[in-house]
Amino acid sequence: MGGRRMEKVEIGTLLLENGETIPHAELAYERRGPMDAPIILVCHALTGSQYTVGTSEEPGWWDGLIGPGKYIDTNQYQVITFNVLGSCYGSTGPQSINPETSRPYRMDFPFITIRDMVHAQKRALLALGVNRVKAVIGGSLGGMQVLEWGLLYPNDMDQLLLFASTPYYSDYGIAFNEIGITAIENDPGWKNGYYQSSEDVKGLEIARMVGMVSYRSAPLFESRFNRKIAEDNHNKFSSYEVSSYMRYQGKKLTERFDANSYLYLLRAMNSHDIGKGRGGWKKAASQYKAKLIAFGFQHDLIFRPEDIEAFAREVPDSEYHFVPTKFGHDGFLVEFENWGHIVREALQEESKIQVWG
Ligand SMILES: CC(=O)SCCNC(=O)CCNC(=O)[C@H](O)C(C)(C)COP(=O)(O)OP(=O)(O)OC[C@H]1O[C@@H](n2cnc3c(N)ncnc32)[C@H](O)[C@@H]1OP(=O)(O)O
Ligand SMILES: N[C@@H](CCO)C(=O)O
Repeated sequence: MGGRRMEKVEIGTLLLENGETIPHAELAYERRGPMDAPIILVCHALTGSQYTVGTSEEPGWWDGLIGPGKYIDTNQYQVITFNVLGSCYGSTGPQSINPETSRPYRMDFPFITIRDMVHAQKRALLALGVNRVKAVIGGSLGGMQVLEWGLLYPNDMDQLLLFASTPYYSDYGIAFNEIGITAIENDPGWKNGYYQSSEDVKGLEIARMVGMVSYRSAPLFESRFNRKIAEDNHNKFSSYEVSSYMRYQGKKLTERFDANSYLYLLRAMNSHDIGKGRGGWKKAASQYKAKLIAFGFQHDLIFRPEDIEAFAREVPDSEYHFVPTKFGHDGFLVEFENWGHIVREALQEESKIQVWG
């Protein structure tokens, strides 16, 4: 994504949920579409970025859904995406300079939560002169932010569009994250966070591999690889196409993502629970004022569709849509032709009727 101009907004000193502060915090962002159009705030997932919409030179990570003439039409809506606090695409995170030491924070960066991310985005929106948006939308970690947006700032939006995300992160999801965290922290190449380059952190490759297993499904892998033997054999024990694919995906992430940010974001995901301090998730669910349009994806192991549906039923004004797919959790990043129209229509109309699909 290197060719794009990076915009940043300063948000001053940020007070975190745990009482610590981040001085001189800033969020990188991208703003696309007409300045006077209704605003859609997009919250990105774990390894995503502010580069949601494509340009003539580079794709965006949600290109299939958002752009000129797309399901979310950037001729009709203005789309704003912030890189989340703690990430590595320009927002304040472990790679940023700690003003106290004049060196990068690395693992001295404070623990951050989904609520901290949302408070930071609220401050950033105000700094950009935006008081209210039409909709907040996101999947996975982005969906966690959507859910907190609707509770922390309930009057700031008409709609919440939630993809592949639940009111609290599942134990099964935390378990996958723990494998990733352990792989990184036990890698001598990680050097307690003082590595030269994430490409030296083999633990990040392993973390991504296990992540990929949890983001996809057995039916997808079987239909795609079917026990095919790989031509570029790594060693006598790793000869399958799926093995080669996993290694490729692991390596590819280390070329674009910071290992310390990955640790902080996994831990932020683990902390997600809308019920914390609000009397449990069901009570919290009853407090939403905006309309919720929720999507669950078939075969999603870590954000189960049935849990998303059960949550949506507790939200006063809500819709739930089940999307059949072999992709599992990553279904919100693909096959837009199957569900993009629901998004387009949801943005066009508001109703108080619960719809279940
Ligand atoms: C939610 C977010 O915010 S994500 C944002 C940041 N992430 C991104 O921008 C990437 C988002 N993209 C993705 O997550 C995926 O590409 C998806 C979900 C959109 C599509 O998934 P898929 O169609 O399964 O493609 P996926 O990326 O998993 O695999 C294709 C890649 O694997 C490679 N590959 C496929 N089979 C093999 C194999 N047997 N051995 C080695 N490599 C292989 C392909 O060459 C391709 O490489 P490339 O990415 O360099 O072009
Ligand atoms: N494909 C997603 C998985 C987590 O939702 C990402 O890389 O962010």
